[in-house]
Amino acid sequence: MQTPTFPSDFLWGVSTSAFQIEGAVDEDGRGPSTWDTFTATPGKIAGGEHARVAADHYHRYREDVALMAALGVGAYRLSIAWPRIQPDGKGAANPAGLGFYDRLIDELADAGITPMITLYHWDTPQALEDAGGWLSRDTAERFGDYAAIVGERFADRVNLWIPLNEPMVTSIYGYAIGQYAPGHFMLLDAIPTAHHQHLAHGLAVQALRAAGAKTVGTANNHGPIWPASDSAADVEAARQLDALVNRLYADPVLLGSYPEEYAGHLPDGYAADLPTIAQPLDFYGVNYYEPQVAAAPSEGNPLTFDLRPVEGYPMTNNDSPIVPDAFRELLVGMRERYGDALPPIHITENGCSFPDVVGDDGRVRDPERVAFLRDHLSALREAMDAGVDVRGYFVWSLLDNFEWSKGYAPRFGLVHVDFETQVRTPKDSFGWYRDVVRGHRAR
Ligand SMILES: O=C(O)[C@H](O)[C@@H](O)[C@H](O)[C@H](O)CO
Repeated sequence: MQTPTFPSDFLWGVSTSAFQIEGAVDEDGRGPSTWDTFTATPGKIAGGEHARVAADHYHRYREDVALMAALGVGAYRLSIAWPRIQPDGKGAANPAGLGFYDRLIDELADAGITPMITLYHWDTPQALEDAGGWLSRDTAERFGDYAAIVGERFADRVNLWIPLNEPMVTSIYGYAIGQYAPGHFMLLDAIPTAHHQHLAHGLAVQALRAAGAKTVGTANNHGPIWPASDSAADVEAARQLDALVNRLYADPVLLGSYPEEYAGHLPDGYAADLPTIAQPLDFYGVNYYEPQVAAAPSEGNPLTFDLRPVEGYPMTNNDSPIVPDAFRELLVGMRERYGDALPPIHITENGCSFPDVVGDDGRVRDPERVAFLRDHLSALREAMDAGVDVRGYFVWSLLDNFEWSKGYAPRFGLVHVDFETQVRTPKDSFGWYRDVVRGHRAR
């Protein structure tokens, strides 16, 4: 299958996050985060693994920037670790923490790579979590302060900004079902954490704009929700799940309203915050991995839907079904639902994991990843041909890294990392993506 073509000004990139690659968790004044606490809790992470070293990016960032230069990407989406900047989540900035990102941003500038900065990719300062975390409105206020500090320091050198990565995952996996930090099992009582993250988003957009930030967006995880059958009960269950994982995160930011299905779980007085939340954005970031299937809730299930496996598709080793056409379906569906309220889109994450190994000849053969990327780019092209305004695509991820509660087994990188020796080995997909990127940028 031919690789589709994209406009010459299309933005090609790769994505990572601080906690998943940096390591150096106790260096230069960094404070503990909820994920440091969570990984240190027995039984939370596969194999008892942790991210104290991860891909040691904190010390090897020059090498990693050189890899991105070799890839030819125009942009790099990274996250800044809040606990490096404000070890307790409040008060004066930690100069050594800002210093690291100074060096990294300069290194990227020298390589002609545009940084896209995510201010928060789940590593909440533990001191704020001890005070309630995202259940507390105060955390949103603190986040606004943090955004102002980082904006004032870097907005002159950084054009692309994202306040929060996937608030849905923090709310559902972190507070509702306890699979991620901070590990609370609150089910629908976790919904106020969604509102406080939306408020944090709005306050951060205001702080970034005040600091001179030019281009501000989001990065939300989205996927189509399919009913298990066309029965009315299954269709209703799919609608309920769509409201919980998609619309509860897009509607407030894009429409300034909440889906009525879950409005009853929002904190009192939430409506007064909607004007702050629904700040105009320059782009909407979509992280896409897979569709989901919902069925009518079984006996005793307190929720309004059962989750069902997505059958009939190849799977990654992270238990994700590979469904490129669902990517097109998602994007076309978002354009239909949000119309002119939807700014241009950046695909801020898309990728897959496989048990990649370095062969005796030093090569890492990953034909499944090449096929995955090619087929998802084709689906993306189809969505654009159908009128969806997409301006860029970022592969998750540049490097193999710490995949949260799954540890290091799911390898998402275009670059293989030996976590014993920290040796980086570009995979075949690295070469494939380089040729796609260079092929477009040469035009
Ligand atoms: O989308 C996410 O869940 C996160 O943004 C990433 O941190 C993950 O590592 C990636 O998606 C692979 O699961």
